[in-house]
Amino acid sequence: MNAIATPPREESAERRWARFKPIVTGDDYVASLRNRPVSVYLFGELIAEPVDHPIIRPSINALKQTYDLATEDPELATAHSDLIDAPVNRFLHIVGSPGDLVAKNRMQRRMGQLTGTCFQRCAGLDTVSVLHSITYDIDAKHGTTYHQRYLEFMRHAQKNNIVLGAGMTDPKGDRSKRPSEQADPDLFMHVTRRTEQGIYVTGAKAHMTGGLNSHWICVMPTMNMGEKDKDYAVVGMVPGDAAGMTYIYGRQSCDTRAMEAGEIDKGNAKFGGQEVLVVFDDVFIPHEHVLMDGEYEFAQEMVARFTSYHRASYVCKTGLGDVLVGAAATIAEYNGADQASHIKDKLVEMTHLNETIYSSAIASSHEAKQLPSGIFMNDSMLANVCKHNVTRFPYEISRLAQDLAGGLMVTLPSEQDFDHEVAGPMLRKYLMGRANVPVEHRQRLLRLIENMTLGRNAVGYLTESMHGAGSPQAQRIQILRGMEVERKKGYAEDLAGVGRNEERV
Ligand SMILES: Cc1cc2nc3c(=O)[nH]c(=O)nc-3n(C[C@H](O)[C@H](O)[C@H](O)COP(=O)(O)OP(=O)(O)OC[C@H]3O[C@@H](n4cnc5c(N)ncnc54)[C@H](O)[C@@H]3O)c2cc1C
Repeated sequence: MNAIATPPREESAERRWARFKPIVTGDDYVASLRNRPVSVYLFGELIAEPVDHPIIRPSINALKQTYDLATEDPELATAHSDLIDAPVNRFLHIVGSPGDLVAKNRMQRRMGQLTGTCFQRCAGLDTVSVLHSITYDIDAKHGTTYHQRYLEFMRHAQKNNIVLGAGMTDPKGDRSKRPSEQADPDLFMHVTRRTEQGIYVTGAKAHMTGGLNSHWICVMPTMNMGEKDKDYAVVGMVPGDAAGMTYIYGRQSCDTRAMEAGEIDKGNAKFGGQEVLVVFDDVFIPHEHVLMDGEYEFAQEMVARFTSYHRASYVCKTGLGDVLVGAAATIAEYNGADQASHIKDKLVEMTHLNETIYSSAIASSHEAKQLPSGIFMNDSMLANVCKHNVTRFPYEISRLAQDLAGGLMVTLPSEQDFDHEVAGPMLRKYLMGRANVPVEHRQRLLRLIENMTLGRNAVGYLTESMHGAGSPQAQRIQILRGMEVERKKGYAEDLAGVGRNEERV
């Protein structure tokens, strides 16, 4: 049981921020996660200190890299904030131009190259972006003060250099029913009561990337809402250690390898992703941190704008793709097959697919348009095309990497067998590839490809690519909405000389 005292349930906004101190380095970030009064369950046990848990730590290392990159390459990973008139980590920057979005995409690709996994800070950044315009637009219609609250929150967030997690996806229960129609009202997050100081929410947020590694979580609606769903149309900022929160850690394929001795079989011993189910039981949000409460007609627009940013953020997978192209080329070299023309051609195909993802993201950022609040937003069509590519191409890139790796990728004996006095010498004799390449190098490359295509980091490279920011059909719906087929029929009719069908238009 965690011995650190939980803050009072109805803690004020001021006291919530007073518990933070500015984070500068990656080490500061890791230190900031220690000794928090959080309830975390993993393998049926309450974890005393998540930071030191071997399954959890690689995910913290990956997020830490967002701080390290800002120190090592400030041009790429920081930006000037007009809000606090100081440089800030780009993962907290309010985008001021299309160039900011392009720079963000470049940083995301670099982060993918450095970690080979999901580094968990993009959804929070995209939340920062969408809230700028949504709070502004709600205020314009309803005379509320959400935008000022948002700006005040962001001043603190930037000064303290916090991690913001995005809690959008509700468990959703019966997919054919609306929030207010569910058998259990808690299957979508909702406001349970309102007091003079703030609101209370109950529900859960599913699949939360880096949820446990975040200092604050933004809870927000996951879909369009009707008038009956008013209490479900809620946006609020909650510190990760607020009273009433429970984290239940998601399993990843081969995650228990992180608890084994040795590091080779882990494939990527240092970095991993993280998803958690976060349960909110009567959690308090002071008014200062409430950014939507009942304005249900903005829920759909909020989700749509969020996805315009977030679906282009899946450009991060091109960094992972770079690692996999490199791993496939290296293993082919170790195997002595690298000069074969089909091997080169497969590497070309992998690169083509990877760069196709990159080009749609970068184009979406270049084509960003300014919204009334002043912030720029990615081109929605191109962002959806980017994410739709991501639901497919990493699978094909993985297939080709497995093709080049050979069967040993899944039949390779354990690191312990390599260390054994009898089995070890046999393995080193029979599992040699090119004579000048140590067998251990071959082992390590094969384990890395296994890790990214079947193991822990396949969660970030494959299934997150499929469902994160919405399953494939969600992009097809947006593409359908934006494809302007009637206008295109007109082009065809003009050129074919059949005249415009005015009735249809
Ligand atoms: C690794 C990973 C990380 C993630 N990180 C985050 C995060 O940080 N924050 C966050 O908020 N979310 C996160 N998500 C959640 C992600 O946005 C959802 O997984 C996605 O929206 C799909 O929802 P679902 O998983 O509930 O699947 P479902 O909604 O159950 O979808 C499964 C299938 O059913 C179809 N379907 C669903 N509903 C209907 C319907 N009404 N009619 C017809 N077909 C339907 C879908 O198209 C899909 O094919 C993450 C997901 C993953 C896998």
